[in-house]
Amino acid sequence: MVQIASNRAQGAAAGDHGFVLGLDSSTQSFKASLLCSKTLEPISEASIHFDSDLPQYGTSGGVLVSEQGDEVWSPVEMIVHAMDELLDKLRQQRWDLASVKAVSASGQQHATVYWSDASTDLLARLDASRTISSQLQGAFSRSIVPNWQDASTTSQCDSFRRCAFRQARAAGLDTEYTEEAGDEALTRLTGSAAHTRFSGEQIMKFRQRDAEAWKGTHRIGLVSSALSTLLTQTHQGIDESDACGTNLWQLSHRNVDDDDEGCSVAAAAKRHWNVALLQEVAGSQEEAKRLEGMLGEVECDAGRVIGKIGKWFVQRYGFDSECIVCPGTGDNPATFLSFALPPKQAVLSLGTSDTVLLSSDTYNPKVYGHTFVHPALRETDTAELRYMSMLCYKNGSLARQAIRDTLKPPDWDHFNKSVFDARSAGLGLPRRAAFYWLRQEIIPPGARGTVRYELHGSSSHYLQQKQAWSDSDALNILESQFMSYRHRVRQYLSSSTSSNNDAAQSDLTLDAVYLVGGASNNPAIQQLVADVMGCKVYLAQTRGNACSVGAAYKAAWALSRHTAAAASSSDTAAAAAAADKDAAREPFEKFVSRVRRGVVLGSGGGAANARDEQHGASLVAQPDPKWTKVYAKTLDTWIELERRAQSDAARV
Ligand SMILES: Nc1ncnc2c1ncn2[C@@H]1O[C@H](COP(=O)(O)OP(=O)(O)O)[C@@H](O)[C@H]1O
Ligand SMILES: O=C(CO)[C@@H](O)[C@H](O)COP(=O)(O)O
Repeated sequence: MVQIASNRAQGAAAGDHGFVLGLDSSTQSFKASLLCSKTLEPISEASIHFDSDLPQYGTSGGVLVSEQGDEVWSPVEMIVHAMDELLDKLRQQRWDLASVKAVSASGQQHATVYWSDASTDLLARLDASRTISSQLQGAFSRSIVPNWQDASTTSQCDSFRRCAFRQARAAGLDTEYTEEAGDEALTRLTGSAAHTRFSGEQIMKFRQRDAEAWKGTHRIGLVSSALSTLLTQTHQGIDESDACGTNLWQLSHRNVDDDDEGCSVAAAAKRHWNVALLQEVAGSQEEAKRLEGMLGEVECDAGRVIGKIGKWFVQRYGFDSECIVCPGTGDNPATFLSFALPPKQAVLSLGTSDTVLLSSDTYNPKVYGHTFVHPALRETDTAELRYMSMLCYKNGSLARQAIRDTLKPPDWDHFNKSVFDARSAGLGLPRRAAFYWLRQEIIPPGARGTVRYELHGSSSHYLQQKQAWSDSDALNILESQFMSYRHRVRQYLSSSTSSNNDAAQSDLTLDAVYLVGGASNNPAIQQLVADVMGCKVYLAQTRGNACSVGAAYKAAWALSRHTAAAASSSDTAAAAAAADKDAAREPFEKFVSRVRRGVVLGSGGGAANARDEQHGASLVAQPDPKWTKVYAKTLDTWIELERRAQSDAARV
């Protein structure tokens, strides 16, 4: 469990400085983290689990799935209802909401929320004697939020590729259209290839399927901006990092791959909605203009104050009317902000999806990954854009869970024992390899099915197996997942390695991986990550709540900037002179490390310093050289096998 301060300590901290609050609506739950604004120490956390706390919506893993399995969504009302339940829980647990000075939110990425024409009024007039969900029934023009696991927009993805390719052709690209060429053009333009879960494709499907509801749509947000809208009771724009998950936000003007290295800062400096793609989605020039209005102004300063908390929150739950709100962001960007990642370190988020997050100074997008603008950019950062690179896998926790459920008893302890027993018995790599794409995978794109192989020396000598392996599936799934992360991370590291010398090229493993998310506390997973990826593994103190903690850090940063700006524009000359003008412009990482350094020095320094390097992360696994060697030696064979497995899986 995360160490949480006692209620008495809460009171003491609040007396001096107050709190910051981070909210997170991810796939399976809605969470809250309360932190001391001065030290960023976690004080309390709470959550509402969609399946078990709100069973009336009938979700499994937080979602509903169509009969064909390709459409995946959750009811928008469930998310709002979860916020009601969570706030009630905070009140019951006596959280000191009156001392919250700033709030920010995080939400599952790509998932779109459709507000009706009536929403503006309904939001403004919320009655504090009633729940928010009971008053917003008419506020949405679409009753569902398409989930990031949705795979039903393949035709819209095709339109996106073709549109990006036409733009590249107009800019001088001289090749014929192929799906790959379309994806490359879209990746250069927006940081990602066409993905079924991306918001632009989902919005296009909505417009094509439901013309009436489209007409009645006033605003379109993402889950993160929808939470900011609820918090301020006023429509809010999408945060730029989260806008990168729409396939509509143009990051680069370089349509043609005329230069092998990362895009220059100047070329990437001007970012905006891509007009041709908006038109593709909206169906006409006129509707494209309306769509741009529906999406609203993108928030390019992640630490800006977008408003004060709404009256409903003040009157019903006792929030301070001066409490500020800063833009919400995606759950992965928020997780990323709960760390300060140096090169060659990564965050591995093991939530519903598995995601690998890396920091980057250059725009060097890859078709199999995603490049997002750094989630804590300030508006003034135009000369030094930074990015977050991400690999996202759909078959993360739910696929591991499906293997666990085939075991007797179906629990994690048994799963973990099976992993180590199978490895001791030699039932993993290099003898056995398997791929578990239970839902259509993102990496490799479109892979679907389960295939198992017995290997005899190399990938060209293998035997495909028909039966499940009750004695080794638990090991095989972990090896297969983490080999993929190692392989793709190596490609990212290799493109950021300027030197071609052998030492640099052979050193393409990470130095450290920080684990967060529901599965991060699992010792078998921790050890296998260390062995396969060949690096030290740390467990973040915020492991279960990294998204809401990252959101709270952002709120604290906005608060610090806001307080400093207010002091420097004070009417009193003395106060204005004493104000720390730099704090009003302080970059996010500087702010976090200044605050955390203060905490560590104040609490004795020394050993605490090492522990606090990554906000209290603790070393939980080191690579075992015996196994790391096996995995390193098998990597090329495994890569070739993964290629075959995609076509074999399609035939099964
Ligand atoms: N001990 C464990 N070992 C492996 N996986 C676990 C363990 N405990 C929980 N999980 C997984 O964590 C997942 C939920 O993680 P969480 O980060 O809360 O998801 P999200 O943020 O996407 O809603 C579940 O699907 C579950 O399979
Ligand atoms: O689609 C993506 C990222 O592109 C997913 O990572 C979602 O953002 C959901 O995250 P979790 O609920 O698994 O944290």
